[in-house]
Order: sequence, then C-alpha cells, then structure tokens
Amino acid sequence: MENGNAPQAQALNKADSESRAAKPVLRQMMLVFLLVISSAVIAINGWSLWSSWQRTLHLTEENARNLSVSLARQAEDTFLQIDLTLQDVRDRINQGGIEQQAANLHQLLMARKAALPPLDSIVIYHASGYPALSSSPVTLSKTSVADREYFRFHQRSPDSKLHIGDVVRSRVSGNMVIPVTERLSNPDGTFRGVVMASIRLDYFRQVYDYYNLGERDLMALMKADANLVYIRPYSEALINRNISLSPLFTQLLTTTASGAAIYRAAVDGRPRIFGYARLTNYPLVVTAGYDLQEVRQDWIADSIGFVLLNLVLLALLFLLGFIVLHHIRLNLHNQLELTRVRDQLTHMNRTLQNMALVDGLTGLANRRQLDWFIPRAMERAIKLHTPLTIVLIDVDSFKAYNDTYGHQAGDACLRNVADCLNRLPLRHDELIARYGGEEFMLVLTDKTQPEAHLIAMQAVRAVASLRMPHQASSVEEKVVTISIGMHWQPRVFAGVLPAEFIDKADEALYQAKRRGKNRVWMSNMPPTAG
Ligand SMILES: Nc1nc2c(ncn2[C@@H]2O[C@H](COP(=O)(O)OP(=O)(O)OP(=O)(O)O)[C@@H](O)[C@H]2O)c(=O)[nH]1
Repeated sequence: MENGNAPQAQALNKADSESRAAKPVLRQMMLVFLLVISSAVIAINGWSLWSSWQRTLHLTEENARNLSVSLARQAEDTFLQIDLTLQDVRDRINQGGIEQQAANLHQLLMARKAALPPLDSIVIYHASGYPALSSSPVTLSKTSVADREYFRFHQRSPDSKLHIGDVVRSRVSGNMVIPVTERLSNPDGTFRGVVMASIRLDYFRQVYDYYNLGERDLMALMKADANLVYIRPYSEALINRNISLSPLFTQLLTTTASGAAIYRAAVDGRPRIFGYARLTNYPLVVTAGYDLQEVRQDWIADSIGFVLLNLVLLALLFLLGFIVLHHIRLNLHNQLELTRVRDQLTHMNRTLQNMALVDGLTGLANRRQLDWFIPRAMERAIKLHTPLTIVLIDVDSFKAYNDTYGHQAGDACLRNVADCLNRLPLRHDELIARYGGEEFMLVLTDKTQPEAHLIAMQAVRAVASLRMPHQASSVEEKVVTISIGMHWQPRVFAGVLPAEFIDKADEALYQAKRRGKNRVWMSNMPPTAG
C-alpha cells in the first residue's frame, strides 16, 4: 500500500511544481503585456503630442506670415499715399517754382496734411536747409534741417526716388517722426531742396496696437538697411537700431521676400516664430513674431488635459492588469488546493478500499475480495473456455499450536505461512487470499491439472521447509505443515456456483486431513503426499 502512495505523491509534487513554475511565467507574461501596452500608449501619445506641436508651430508660422503680409500691405498703402503727395508737390514746384505759387502750395500742403492722418507735417526745404513752405497754418519755423540725414542724402544723391529717413524728433512739433522725402532739383539737375512729409511714429503705434498680441510677441517695421523704424512693444531706445546681423537680413530676405521662420530676435535674443515680408515698392520690411516660449506654454496648457487623461488611463490599465494578475494567481492557488484535496481524497479512498479488501494480519486478499474475485474468475473461464482451480489450504493442528505456543505465536505462524504462499509463482490474474482463521485459498486460472497440482505441491513443501517447530503436531517431523484440498475443472459452464467449487475443494481437504495431513488431495485425482 505504501508503494501505491508513491505515484500519488509524485503526481501531487508534479502538479505543485508545475503550478509554482506557472506563476512566474504568468507574471512575466502579464508584465510583458503591460509593458507592450504602456509602450504602445506612450508611443501613440508621444507621436500625437509631437504632431500636435508640429501643427501648432505650422499654424503659428502661418499666422505670423499672414500678419506680416497684412502689415506690409498697410505700410505699402500708407507710404504710397505719401509718395503720391510728395510727387504732386514736387511736380508743381518743378512747373511753377516755390515762391511764385507759395499761397497755392501752402493751401495744397495744408489740405494734404488734413487728408492724411498719419502725417505730422509736410515741409518744403530750400537748398540751404531752411523751410520754404509748410503744412502748418502758423508761422514757419526758422530751424535748418541741413544736418539731417535725409537732407544730406538728397544733397549727395541725384536720385529723385522717395527716401525714407531715420526716425527723428521733429524740431517743429516735438513728435517722433519718420521723414519721407523727395529731392527737388533745378532744371540743370543741381540740388534745389527737399520736400518732406513726416509720418508720426504714433500712427504706427495706433495701427500695431490694433492687433491682439501677447506681451512677448513682437511686430516691427524696418528699413531695408535693417534700421528699426517702429517696434511693438515700443521702446524708444530701439528706434533706429540696426539689426543687420539678424538671420532675417543675413539669410531669409536674401532668398525670399516673405515667409516664416523661427529664430532669435536681434533686439532681445528671445526665440520667436517670425513672419516677415518685404514691401514691394518701398525699401521697408515688416516682421511679426510670436514668442516661442508663450506658444509652447499655451500648447502645454491645451495638451495637459490630454496627457493627464492618458496617464490616468495608463494607470487604470496597470491597475486592471495587476488585479487580473492577482485573480489569476488566486485562481491558480485555488486550483492547486483543489488538486491537493482531490488527491488526498483519492488517497484516502484507496486506503479505505485496501482496508476493506486486504487482510489485516497477513496482508493477503481478504474474504471479501475473494468472494468478489471467484465469480469474476469463473466468468472469465466460461468466456475463454479455460480451466479453473480452487485450492483450499489449512494449517495442520493449529489449535494445538495456539495451545502450545500462545495466540501471538499463532498469529506470527499464520503470517509466515502467508508470506510463504505469497511467494508462489502466481500470475497477475490469479489470487491468494486468507479464507478465514487458519485457512487460505488459491484461485488458479488457465492451468492444466498437473500445473495446478504442482503449485499445490510447491505450497505444501515450501511451508514444511520453513521448519517452524510444532511439538504438538501429528506430523512426524514436528514442524508446521499445511494440508491442501483442491478442485480442478477443465471447463466451467454457465450456471455453476462458486460454492460448488469450494465445496469440492473442502471435501478434498477433508480427505487430505483424514489421510495424514501435510499433503495435497485433488477432488478428481489420486492423493499425493507432501
Ligand atoms: N492465533 C490465531 N489462531 C486462530 C486464528 N484464527 C483461528 N485460529 C485458531 O485456529 C484453530 C483452528 O482449529 P481447528 O479448526 O480445531 O483445527 P486444527 O486444530 O487446525 O486441526 P486440524 O484442522 O484437524 O489440523 C482454532 O483454535 C482457532 O482459534 C487467528 O487469527 N490467530
């Protein structure tokens, strides 16, 4: 029975170790799954955020470019009106002189100034630099502008084109103004003077303030020589500053007249997303720049909800994964417990079964098993047309043995006899059982009569050869012996009862006893002494 426990214990250990081995594999699989999922979520979100940032940059560039183009058109319109006015004044002077039509020209200057809000004043200067006529209705200033950059430019240059000068503070009005001038030439080409329309810098402040921009965003109007004309946010210190080292002038404007790019502003070094446009007809450039840091902060503020939501989802996914893992572990543990309990029950069942079918003293099959076995053996013999033998064994003079050596010694004697019988060469479909008291029984299948008889003889000789002393024995050798009665049937027919077989064997045993014990008696064969 102990041997029967070993496979069960092995199976139990196997299931246990398999389950233990399954746990880390499952945990690893789940961790890999979570890792793959989280990597995918992070990658998708990263890609999505990157795309969103690129879209934001692209849109901001578009906005900056559109804004700069719009500012360029506005500037173009402003300067065109002034250009036309200056051309008109110059043409009239060329036709009729200044002094000759002073009253008319004065009226014209006043009318044009009134019609053009950006203008601070329109002044006609003599070649000496002193004003000849002005749009001002009051007394003419006596201040010379011969030292002004624009005046010296026209003195030097015979070019009759419109000139936009550096921003100056008007000596008449005190306002910061952009002098827009044209040269007046005598018929022989010599310098006759300058006609100037000054645009109030404040006008650009009004125009640029109209746009709704962030505090660090920037708009600027520059001359083509990279001198700043106006900048928002306004700083007087920056007016007329030259920013020719800006990438706008070193790279961008060298290839395209308008566009957008990210670069550090020359005025404060902050990176911005700039749109830029060069005016078509005038030597001016405008830029509009959105502060990159502010754009990024706005984008982060817009994206933070999305990122947080995804992080929460990721956290939930992990939580769910660990809950599932926990449940799988629990399930495995429960399965293992169930397997263990089932195996224990099976083991207990087998133990009970063995206890019910095995004789406690000798370890041989008991009477219950024998009663179950004989009908099966008979059925098999009927079906296969094979012989069947019942061998009944009785220990000789056993009462006397008990009386002589005691009941304990009697039990030991029975165990020795049982061991001896157990060593007989029986097949797996044959049985040796304790029939009751000091009686044993062999059920032999598919054996010829001589074969069966030989087995019985072997049993008698084997027990006698144990030479267990038995002083009270009626046998001459005074050792423990057995007597055997057996019945051999070449064919078993349906309807024959086990009791009929046993009775015949019992009768034969009686004969063996009667004829001196320590021998075999076969019901249908002559007796043979042991
Ligand atoms: N020690 C012991 N004795 C048992 C056991 N079962 C039966 N006996 C004894 O076996 C004896 C059987 O004696 P009997 O049936 O009179 O036959 P016998 O003395 O063997 O005489 P013969 O059969 O004629 O040889 C009885 O005294 C029983 O008490 C047992 O399990 N242990």
